[in-house]
Amino acid sequence: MLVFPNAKLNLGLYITGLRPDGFRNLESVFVPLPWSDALEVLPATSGSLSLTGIPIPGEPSTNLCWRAYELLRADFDLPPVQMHLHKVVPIGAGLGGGSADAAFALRALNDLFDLNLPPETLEGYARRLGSDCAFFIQNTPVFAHEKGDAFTPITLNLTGTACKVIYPNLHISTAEAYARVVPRPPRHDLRASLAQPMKAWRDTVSNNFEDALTPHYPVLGELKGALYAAGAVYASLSGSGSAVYGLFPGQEMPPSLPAATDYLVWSGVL
Ligand SMILES: C[C@](O)(CO)[C@H](O)COP(=O)(O)OP(=O)(O)OC[C@H]1O[C@@H](n2ccc(N)nc2=O)[C@H](O)[C@@H]1O
Ligand SMILES: Nc1ncnc2c1ncn2[C@@H]1O[C@H](COP(=O)(O)OP(=O)(O)OP(=O)(O)O)[C@@H](O)[C@H]1O
Repeated sequence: MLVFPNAKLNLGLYITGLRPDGFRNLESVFVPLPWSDALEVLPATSGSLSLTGIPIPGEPSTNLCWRAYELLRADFDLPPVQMHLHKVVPIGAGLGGGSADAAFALRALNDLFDLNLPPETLEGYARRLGSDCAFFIQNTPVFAHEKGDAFTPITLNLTGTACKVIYPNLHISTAEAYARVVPRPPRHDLRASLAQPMKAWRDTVSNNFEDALTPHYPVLGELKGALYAAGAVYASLSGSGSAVYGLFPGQEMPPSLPAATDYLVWSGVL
């Protein structure tokens, strides 16, 4: 079975409080971004995970795809599997790439071995692998809250919107990024702000990580400025960075932008 774990973008991200478990409560809107890895899962006589594409730090046994398999194998009688992951989505980018791999592995195993687990049960397994993972089980735009793993449906449709995402070859660890932000209540109600025309978002929709990280990584501010200068109606850091995106509604494709050769760029429509 071949699946294509896609990335996500965060539209607004407010870190609202510290939780008793040491994690933070947040409010954000997650939307799928069609920048994808490729993951193959096959029944086999012995278990293995092979990797190509962007190198992933850590042993294959710690890879989130493999951890997803081990999580299900602890509860179900699964045969060995052969997995192959071709990594395309940059790591430490705030695009949820590793989380998507984990969630798509759960979904693929559920389908391949007829486990018939409903989405709510798969979300429960996904939450155990990371805060971002559960989103990718249903993979539709949602308002996310609590640890970023509790969802409320949202009527936001960005389908067909031209978008450019730039990863400035800078790995920002999620834990490091969280440590730099002081939680506080959001200045604006996120869902009410996103219900306004997109041209208003620049003043009302923000990502708390952006303010905390830009002084340490000025390239983030430079990229956002370049996207606005190129005509973006809204531009922001995604998640905990370092990827920065711009939205260009009404255009067939985003404009081309000069970028350093070691940057990774995705251009397309949502
Ligand atoms: C920044 C976001 O991408 C926004 O969507 C996510 O919150 C990150 O989710 P993730 O990469 O799945 O993060 P996890 O693997 O669950 O946690 C990594 C680390 O980030 C911090 N963390 C994460 C999520 C959260 N709600 N509060 C936190 O404080 C914790 O220090 C944790 O040890
Ligand atoms: N399949 C995978 N893809 C990416 N990273 C993985 C994977 N499996 C395990 N990891 C580990 O997770 C770490 C990346 O997590 P990190 O949260 O920084 O980035 P991310 O997956 O790109 O998502 P985000 O930055 O949006 O949270 C890597 O350092 C790596 O050790």
